[in-house]
Amino acid sequence: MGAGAIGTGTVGMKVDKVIAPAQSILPLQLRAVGYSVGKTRLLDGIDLTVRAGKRLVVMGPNGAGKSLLLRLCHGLIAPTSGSVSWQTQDPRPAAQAMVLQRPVVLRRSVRANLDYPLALAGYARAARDEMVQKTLARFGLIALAERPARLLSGGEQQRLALARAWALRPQVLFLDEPSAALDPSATRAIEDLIGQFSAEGITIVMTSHDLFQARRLAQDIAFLHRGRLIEHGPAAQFFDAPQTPQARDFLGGALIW
Ligand SMILES: Nc1ncnc2c1ncn2[C@@H]1O[C@H](COP(=O)(O)OP(=O)(O)OP(=O)(O)O)[C@@H](O)[C@H]1O
Repeated sequence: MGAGAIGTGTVGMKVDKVIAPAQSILPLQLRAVGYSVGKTRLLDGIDLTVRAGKRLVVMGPNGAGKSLLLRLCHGLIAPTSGSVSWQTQDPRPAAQAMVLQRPVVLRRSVRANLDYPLALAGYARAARDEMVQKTLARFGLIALAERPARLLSGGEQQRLALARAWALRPQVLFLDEPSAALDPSATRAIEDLIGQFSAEGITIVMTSHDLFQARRLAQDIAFLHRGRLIEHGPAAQFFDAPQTPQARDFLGGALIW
């Protein structure tokens, strides 16, 4: 299983889950976050607050650091300077999940792909069976339930990855280019799901290099350039009146990296 494909904060718990009223893990605060590999500074001086209930789209040219930023937020990598903190003591709370650009599915049936992380999270068999069935129905996957997940189309695999993340009841979903390799109808289906998650109160933090998609989905924009966060604010403001020359060039199609 790809570590980033699902929320893994509860991996290893063997107890049956008792569902307590969820305490909000948001806002997520990044303070002066930097990330270096060797002497190369890939992210630098990032101050960002992710507030509950918003759809935040992280934009920027290729190599700007969008995926790294999401990985840092989710806890897949640790900052080499600065801090990433949630509203809980837990540095990597379970109520957040990430779906990677190329979804990682297990070499098992669709049903088993949904069941496995719930088992890891400590849910008992009966509860899991019910949750899996509800999730299959919710995501239009009933007809595919017994099919090996690796045989699904790209769009179906992405839908399964989203279903698997959703089944874990996250408060926050990190989505890295969720429709990068999909055709227009599969992209539409994924965007519809993102809109529904948002309407259910799930905070969305996603990357996209697609300006049209960002216009459709974003409430807030974080714009990265060469590892620095140079704009962050309401989407309408970003698109109508970008503050930096880099964002203006990017929106005009002139800034490639
Ligand atoms: N482990 C690593 N070691 C060295 N360089 C890395 C590492 N991970 C990422 N990078 C570099 O950091 C930069 C930012 O990478 P990242 O994947 O976050 O970019 P991105 O904004 O998501 O780009 P794209 O739009 O092309 O997907 C890139 O130049 C990448 O090559």
